[in-house]
Amino acid sequence: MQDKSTPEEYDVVIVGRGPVGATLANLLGLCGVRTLVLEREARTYHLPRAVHFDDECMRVFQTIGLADAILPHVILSPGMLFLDAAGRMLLDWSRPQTLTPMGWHLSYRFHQPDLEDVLIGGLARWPHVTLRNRCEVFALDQDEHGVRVRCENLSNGRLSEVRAGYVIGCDGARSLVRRFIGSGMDDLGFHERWLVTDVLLKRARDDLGDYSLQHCDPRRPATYVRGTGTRRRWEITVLPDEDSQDVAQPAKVWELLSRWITPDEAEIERAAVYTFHSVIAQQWRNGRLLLAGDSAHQTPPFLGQGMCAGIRDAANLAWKLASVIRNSAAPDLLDTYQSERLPHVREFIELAIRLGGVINTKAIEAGLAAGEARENAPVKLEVKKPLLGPGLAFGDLPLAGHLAPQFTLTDDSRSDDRTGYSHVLLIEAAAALSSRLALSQAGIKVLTSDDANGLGPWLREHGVIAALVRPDRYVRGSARNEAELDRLLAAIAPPTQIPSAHVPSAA
Ligand SMILES: O=C(O)CCc1cccc(O)c1
Repeated sequence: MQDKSTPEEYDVVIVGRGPVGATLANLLGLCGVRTLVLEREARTYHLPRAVHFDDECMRVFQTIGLADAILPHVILSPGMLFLDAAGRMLLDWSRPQTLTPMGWHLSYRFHQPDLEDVLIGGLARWPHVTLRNRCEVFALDQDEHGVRVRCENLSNGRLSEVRAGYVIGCDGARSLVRRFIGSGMDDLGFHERWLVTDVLLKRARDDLGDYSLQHCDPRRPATYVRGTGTRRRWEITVLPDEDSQDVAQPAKVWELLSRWITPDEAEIERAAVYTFHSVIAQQWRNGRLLLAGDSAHQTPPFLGQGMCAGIRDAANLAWKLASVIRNSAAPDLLDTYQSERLPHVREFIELAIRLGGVINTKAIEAGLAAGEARENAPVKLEVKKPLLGPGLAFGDLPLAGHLAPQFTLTDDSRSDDRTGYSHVLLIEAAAALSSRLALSQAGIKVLTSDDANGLGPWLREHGVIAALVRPDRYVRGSARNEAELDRLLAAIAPPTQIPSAHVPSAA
């Protein structure tokens, strides 16, 4: 039965309330954007999927005021070791246990349902954000004014519709929104079946260690990841002649795990065969429809970056959407979302594929081929964060497209907590800034080298007197002198303005 009342209106409808959809909804909540999240499931999916996120994601969770609520649910990851079939270490991807320039640790492990519960709980802080579960979107029709979103209530079969300024598909690999956008997928060539099994330990097994392990055994490559609490994960290659269903049967799972653990020591929480894909949607936006997360890109898991990429999408997109919805930017600002994010995520996916190759072959040979290894010594792996693709960053200026650090302020608070999800100009205290009032009217905050420990040395290290940082913490442009500073500030006029946002504490 169709509900005939006038459709409710929202600025943004998000399809899917997984970690990416829920983070985006929190960011839009922070910006004061009227948001509806539609989710087909009744509640948080209880089984783990993503298990790892990085310092940049934690910084986004800080931005939405939820980092403190998330911290009790995570453990720090010391990193990942690559072992050959005889157990010798080939590649060492240890992570520093100190804070990174983001102000957080480089690597966290977590249980996805715990994270989702915090993110979804956080939505209750925003009166203008609504979550509707058991609601399946089946049609999206856009015109010049907005999108007609039609959905079915899966509890009672009732049909309804709402109007949205924009619809964001955070609806996963089989995205309906992507179908309405009409996007094809670029195939990066990696498609492998792996058995993913999570077990719950019945008693402590400290000998398994805290490092993730890549068993680079060409006969059957496998990954071990220590989860939070008693949860441990193994991912094991499925051989070409094996049937996916047979491999996931408990007897076969225990046979495959027998090198490491037995049924006396643990129970299987879940075992399923997944095909790890490497694909990127060709078109992330069609008018008022956009994609974020797995709907836009899928990666093999070896870097632990799948969900991180989606969280970065949300952070890149939310402030742009808010600016367009508030009419302080033209809709073509939204085109910079794909142009900036796609090359970034592509670089991570390509590295994950190369690592997959290492796991599948022999790491030392790959390391030697890359000229990085000495005979009989493990290769040290360090993963550099890619740059933003072309878009808003002034590409010819130092730092443009890089993440800005988070500084500790002289009152011991953190710079992101002071500046919020806003543009901020980081500037030498001695530099002349004639237009402070104009900046503040434009929603751009100012932090000087007198306010923030380490800011002056950071600017000087890069040969600049100022850097303009966007709400997603990427540097938009910098200035080496006062003439360049005037040019930088003039170039962003009229500035991309979002309302100053106050972060309430977690619900
Ligand atoms: O970096 C880590 O500790 C784990 C990253 C990870 C997660 C899941 C699968 C995988 O191959 C790597």
